[in-house]
Amino acid sequence: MIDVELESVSKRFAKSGDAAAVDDVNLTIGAGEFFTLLGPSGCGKTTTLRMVAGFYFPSAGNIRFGGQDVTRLAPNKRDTGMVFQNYALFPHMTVAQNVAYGLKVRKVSRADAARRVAEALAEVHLDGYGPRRIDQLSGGQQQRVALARALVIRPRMLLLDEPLSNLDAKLREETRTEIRRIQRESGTTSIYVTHDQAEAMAMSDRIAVMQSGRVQQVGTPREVYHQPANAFVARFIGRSNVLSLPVAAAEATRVDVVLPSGGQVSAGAPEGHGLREGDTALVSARPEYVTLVSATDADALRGQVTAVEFTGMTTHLTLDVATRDVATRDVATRDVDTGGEKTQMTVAAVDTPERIGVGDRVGLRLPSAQRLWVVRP
Ligand SMILES: Nc1ncnc2c1ncn2[C@@H]1O[C@H](COP(=O)(O)OP(=O)(O)OP(=O)(O)O)[C@@H](O)[C@H]1O
Repeated sequence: MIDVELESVSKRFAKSGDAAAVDDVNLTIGAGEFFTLLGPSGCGKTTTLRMVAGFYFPSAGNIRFGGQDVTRLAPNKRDTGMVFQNYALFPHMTVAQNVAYGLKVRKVSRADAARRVAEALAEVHLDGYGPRRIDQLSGGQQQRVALARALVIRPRMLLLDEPLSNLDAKLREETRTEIRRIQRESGTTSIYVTHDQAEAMAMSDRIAVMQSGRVQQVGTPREVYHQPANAFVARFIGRSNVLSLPVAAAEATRVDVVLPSGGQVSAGAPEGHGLREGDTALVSARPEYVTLVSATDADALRGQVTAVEFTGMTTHLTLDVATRDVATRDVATRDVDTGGEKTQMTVAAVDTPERIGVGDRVGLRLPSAQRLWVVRP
């Protein structure tokens, strides 16, 4: 069931000239879904969320909740709970008073309010914290109070704007797990704004990746990771190797590309890709799906290691790789830096041989069509 609908929504600010902060955004969000707006700073995600909340009205387009038009409805008539980056708690009130605030405004009876506040605090694992002052809590606890305050009014929708940005790395991971648990338990439709792709991947049912006010792709974490729509999404979500290679043959959902060695590999492709033999395709391969092979392997790309980073779990190799090399010399003696075109690639491997170091020449085997994907420019 569709809960939230944005139809051709745009927002232009008077001061910012011609550029739209949000440009023709179409989204549908299901009931109970945890939906994330993800993108770099300035891409328009906060503006989009604020239009859903009612703090800004769109310059064009419509917003519907459960089929009902709310495009120009005041924020307090929309029944949404908000959680912000800076908590926005009242520092002079206790935890319980903060959580109870929305109930007081709604004229819920004192006894009912006390019960619901206790329930909400239990839900965010802060039982017994009611009498404490806000400044006696850690950042993570304060953010959980903010979440309890948003949830206690039983909103039809939860809107969260970078709620974890002020927390340190470890607390951020713990709190994101907590937020998702609480959201699952309450079943509240949620829209979450972040610029952190790992957070988006870990938490979301679906993600809308935004750039320059436009939605670049909407999909599950697995879809945006393994089937990025374009080079921006491929590079913004995790690391990716985006290579430019000639097309040997093209079918509806598969494109065969030619390696500099003359060998071919098949890449998965979205329907309607429009590529034909002789075109140049952009293919994306995640670093952990590229494998190291012998430098003399005829079906491999040839690269030279420029950096080695051991991260504990994996070793990241950065390499200069020949991606266009028309030389006809023997593969084994062909040198990466003797002409042709070079592309920087990264490989992440769990068990890279320790002897591999900067300057070494290696072969790189691209993944099969399951994990090699054609992207739009
Ligand atoms: N009130 C405003 N007046 C004028 N321009 C604005 C206003 N709010 C946002 N903008 C502009 O709109 C664009 C989108 O901003 P927005 O805050 O939505 O981006 P964002 O993706 O949330 O970025 P961040 O992660 O930095 O908050 C930016 O270019 C920004 O400068």
